[in-house]
Amino acid sequence: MTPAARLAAAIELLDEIEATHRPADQVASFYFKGRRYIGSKDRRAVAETVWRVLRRKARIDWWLEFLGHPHDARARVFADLAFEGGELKPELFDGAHSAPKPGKEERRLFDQLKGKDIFNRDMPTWVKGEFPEWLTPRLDALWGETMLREVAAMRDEAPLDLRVNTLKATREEALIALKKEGIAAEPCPLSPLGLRLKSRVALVQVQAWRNGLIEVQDEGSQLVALVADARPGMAVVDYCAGAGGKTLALAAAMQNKGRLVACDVAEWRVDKAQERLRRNGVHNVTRRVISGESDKWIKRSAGSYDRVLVDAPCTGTGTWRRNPDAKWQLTETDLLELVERQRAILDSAARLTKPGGLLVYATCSILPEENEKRVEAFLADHPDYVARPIPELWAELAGTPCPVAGPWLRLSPLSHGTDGFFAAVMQKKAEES
Ligand SMILES: C[S@@+](CC[C@H](N)C(=O)[O-])C[C@H]1O[C@@H](n2cnc3c(N)ncnc32)[C@H](O)[C@@H]1O
Repeated sequence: MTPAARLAAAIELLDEIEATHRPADQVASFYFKGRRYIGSKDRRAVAETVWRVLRRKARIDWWLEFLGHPHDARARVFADLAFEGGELKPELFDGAHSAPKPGKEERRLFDQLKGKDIFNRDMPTWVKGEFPEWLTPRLDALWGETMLREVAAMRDEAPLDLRVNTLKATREEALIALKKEGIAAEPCPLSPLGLRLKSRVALVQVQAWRNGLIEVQDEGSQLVALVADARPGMAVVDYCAGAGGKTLALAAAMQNKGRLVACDVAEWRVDKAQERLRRNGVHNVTRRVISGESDKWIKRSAGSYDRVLVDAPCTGTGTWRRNPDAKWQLTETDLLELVERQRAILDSAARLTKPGGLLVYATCSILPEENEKRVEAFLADHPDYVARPIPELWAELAGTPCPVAGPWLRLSPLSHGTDGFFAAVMQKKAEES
């Protein structure tokens, strides 16, 4: 691709992302699939520009507003280039329909921004922190003085974390297999099964991934699966299993022994798990599509499971490093609806736990309404459950330094280098004899 074609593609892709409610990575993957002629190097270059613009969108838009310039994808890309210290070189514009030469206003915008710091002290906190304005009081209450540092860590790109599939390899063996393929990785600090890659790779081309030795999973997500404490021979439910990210980790912890049910209301998600289960050599999983909280299977299976993991649908506010666009579509109404759904889902799943068994509630959200408050309300309504504080369980489960002092697993990019995650372990009291 010529430099002009790359720039035009970045603008076009940003336009497509803006025009839909679908996640940016899905839009990008569709965009590139329809343009097979774009090679991998060009694809990377286009995506790099697009993701950099998405990560700085609020600050770029603040400047565009300040300078009285329309907020369109082309203006955002021009602003990005100016902040990056680039030049409006003639080869960036070949004069074709998709890459016209910059007009007078565009040149003026570029000259005004060139060499400027993208931060301006007059920017409100939500612009500096790149989060929706309506979340300000919530994040302020959560983090107070460290709020800007917390959200700054959520702006950066996340590393690529892998979980070693202990059904096929030890962490040492996986490290060696990756090294043989020229891939440098290092052990994650908190997850005993985690590896962090030093640079991004296309895993589909990596033999260790194709052979199921490793799976992509953020270190925080690995820790959530770990605190569920699934063991060989147990009966376990992954209640909101989706495409099986945590199911795979649970199956490995169970050494493929026992019964693991992966359920979800979305059939297409459960279907997506199949290929991953096969690649990972997992064969103790039953996939089950449920109709919702009134599904008869839940009633029939009441009190039969040693472990119930509820990885609830949530705002995803802990994953902004990966999905910098999603936050702009999130509304307060969405949050309130999700909190109500989380209540219903947790109440429903709790019926499945055996006396003495564990119920783990988790989200990839940082918001207390979806996390601590949800769990505290649940415990108040369910006197047959008690909290099992994470620090008491950690040494046996992970053997690494416990990342939290309080009862719940609350992780953030700033404090733990993981995505934002929350998990609470609760135990159903054993029946009195
Ligand atoms: C956070 S995602 C799960 C991610 C998955 N556990 C993983 O680790 O890859 C939440 C899942 O909850 C599912 N879900 C939504 N409403 C549900 C309900 N009422 N009952 C069960 N699952 C539900 C969604 O389809 C989605 O797959």
